[in-house]
Amino acid sequence: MHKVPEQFMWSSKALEKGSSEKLNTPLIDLKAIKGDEVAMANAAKLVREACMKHGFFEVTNHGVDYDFIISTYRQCDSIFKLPLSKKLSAMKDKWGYSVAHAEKFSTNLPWKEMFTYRYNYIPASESHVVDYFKSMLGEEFERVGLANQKYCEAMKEVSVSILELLSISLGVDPLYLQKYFEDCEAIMRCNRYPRCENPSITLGVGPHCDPTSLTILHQDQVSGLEVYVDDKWLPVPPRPETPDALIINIGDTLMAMTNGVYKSCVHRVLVNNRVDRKSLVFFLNPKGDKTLTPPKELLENGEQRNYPDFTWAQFYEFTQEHHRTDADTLPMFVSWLQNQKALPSNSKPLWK
Ligand SMILES: C=C1C[C@]23C[C@H]1CC[C@H]2[C@]1(C)CCC[C@@](C)(C(=O)O)[C@H]1[C@@H]3C(=O)O
Ligand SMILES: O=C(O)CCC(=O)C(=O)O
Ligand SMILES: [Fe+2]
Repeated sequence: MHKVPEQFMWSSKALEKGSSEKLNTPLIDLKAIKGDEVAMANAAKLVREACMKHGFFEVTNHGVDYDFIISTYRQCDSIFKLPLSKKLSAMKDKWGYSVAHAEKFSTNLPWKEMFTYRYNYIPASESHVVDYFKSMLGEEFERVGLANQKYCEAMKEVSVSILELLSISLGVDPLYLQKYFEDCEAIMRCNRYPRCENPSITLGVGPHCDPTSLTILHQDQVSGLEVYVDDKWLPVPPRPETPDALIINIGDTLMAMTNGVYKSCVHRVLVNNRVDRKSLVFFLNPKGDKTLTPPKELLENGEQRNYPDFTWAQFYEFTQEHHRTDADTLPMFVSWLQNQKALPSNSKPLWK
């Protein structure tokens, strides 16, 4: 059995055995509820219960063809199949290709390779994704870039329906969240988790909360995603009967925007010794300079504020420059922010 290098080994706490009981994620048929007030209200109730408990639910019949999703995986495969030297050259300023985040971490390395890029919503749906792929990988990757650009546009479309459902479930104007995220700054990531000879000592992704606002995840038919709820790791298994299902989860930023009413939950990814696992993850964020604050409806009964106002730009910088994203990123960010505010504005930051 080939030895997993030391750097990929995780703590026994992170590797705690998972439960056989699966996470209760309501599956919402977006087509069935469109234009049907009663069905929409019922769906909003299911979403509210799930988001108040663990922040995960799933959607199907969302308008993105399953054939197109599969073809996007195939396009991303052509990146992962490149020689390592070519893949390693396709990284700039921490964007593009990474294997195990070896470019920024030296311990607790995740057992994965990934390709990460930005998708900023520009109404004219510019070719910024295609241009990025060609600049990082070469002209011959135009087709891969086109598929990814189309996939991001599709995810932006799906996010509009999901944000309407979330707004209704929160009791705010149905258009509130989609207006807020109209000029979104998304992060798109194609993940490949190679099969591992010794899967019990490493992780595809360590325990963490997504710092982002809303995650729209498609997982292939290989299990591995688990969510930490009531002190147990509960799997979110693939759904063979609805393989187009997208897993939606609330991130730290949206949890703060709901003043903590909706939960951003710790989750992780296990690897296995049989097959690779792949996922396509679209992380929705607001425009970086927008002040994140709860809607007035969530504060009208004198609720105390559980989080300070902040911007996504501030939080993202914190995850990249000051704290490795894990289960405690948001509380660590809040204290860092308060410390920043306490410092006289002309003083040097503590960490430099
Ligand atoms: C803002 C982000 C930081 C990460 C990418 C996006 C949203 C999810 C974050 C991440 C995937 C959570 C697990 C740890 C992480 C380091 C990773 O494994 O990639 C996180 C990303 C990051 O910091 O690059
Ligand atoms: O690949 C998955 O199933 C989840 C990945 C994840 O949680 C992340 O990248 O934040
Ligand atoms: Fe995540």
